[in-house]
Amino acid sequence: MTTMIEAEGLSKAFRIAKRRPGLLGGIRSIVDPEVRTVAAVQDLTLQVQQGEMIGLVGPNGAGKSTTIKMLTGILMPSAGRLRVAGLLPIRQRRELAGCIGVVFGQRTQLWWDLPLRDSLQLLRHLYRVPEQRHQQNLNHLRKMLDLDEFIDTPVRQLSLGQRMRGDLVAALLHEPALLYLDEPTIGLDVVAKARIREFLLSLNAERGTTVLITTHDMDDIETLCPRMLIVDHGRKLYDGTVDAIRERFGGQRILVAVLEPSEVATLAKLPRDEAGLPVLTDLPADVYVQKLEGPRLELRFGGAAPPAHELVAWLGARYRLRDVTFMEPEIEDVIRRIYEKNLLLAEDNIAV
Ligand SMILES: Nc1ncnc2c1ncn2[C@@H]1O[C@H](COP(=O)(O)OP(=O)(O)OP(=O)(O)O)[C@@H](O)[C@H]1O
Repeated sequence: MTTMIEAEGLSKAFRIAKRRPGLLGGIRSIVDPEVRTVAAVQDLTLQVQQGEMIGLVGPNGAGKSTTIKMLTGILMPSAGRLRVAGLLPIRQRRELAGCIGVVFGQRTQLWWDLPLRDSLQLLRHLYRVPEQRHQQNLNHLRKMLDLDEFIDTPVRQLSLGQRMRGDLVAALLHEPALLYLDEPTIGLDVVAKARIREFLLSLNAERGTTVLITTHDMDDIETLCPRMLIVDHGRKLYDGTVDAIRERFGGQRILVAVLEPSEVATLAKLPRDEAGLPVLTDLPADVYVQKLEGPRLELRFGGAAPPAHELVAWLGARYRLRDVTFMEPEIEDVIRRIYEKNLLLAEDNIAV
């Protein structure tokens, strides 16, 4: 298997001149600048194999864009070793440009005043893609992303979702092996988001394109990325599967049982607690009644509760059940808890 990204001890520090307050302070800052160092990325070690889809997640200022800029050869690392598609990003930037595609959700690489078709044609010359290959790629991608209805429209008149589809095609015309996406679904409605995600999944399946996505939208991660990297203050806090992090920090899960209608009367006879919820005696450890609405009973349970199948058996022995489902904690909530409570740092668990 080919390694697409190989970083070891990758770091980037910015030196920022601090401006003193007031006019005199301003003049002094010019003559005698006070410099502060910001460690934007610290000691990042990472390996990404060809064909992986990996999400880069972190709060504002965590170092995601700086990481991507180093991976694309725009920024020179302060320390560490880095290879992307087997190349040294700064030294072999031109060759690297042929292997990577980049899409920034908040910016476009298309020409505002030109119809999308002309922008795509210009990019062919920029990347020096042979005419025939360009046509083949364009035909294929425009079908996948349904560009035909707006390919002759000037870019400035496109909706955000249409422009994003155009930008994706622009980034992929030279068939890069690696695609960086920075907030690819930002500002899009649910339908447009779903369309972009579907496209990326097909692209990855068809071409084996490696995709690295930075996003604040956890649905992007859940839909697209089996692997997730969490960074904060420039440091890697977690590198692993989305499922594993949910399992570890997800907190409580919910069992939703729909009882047979005849059981509603039985439940109605039970004593109630101060929140008005039925008091079920002999509830297993770490299991709580969360809600009762008609025949729908929700039980909340934590890590110390019996396994899910035992819980269902316990409930089934007491009530006639029509249906049982489990609700997983939203990954969005899990990540928020991790940031708020510094859970990963508290565990001192800098994952591999
Ligand atoms: N060119 C620069 N000069 C000085 N400091 C910078 C520069 N670029 C980034 N930084 C600082 O480096 C840190 C990491 O910034 P970066 O843009 O990589 O974060 P991010 O995770 O992409 O944030 P966001 O989610 O807001 O885009 C921040 O403290 C930022 O202020």
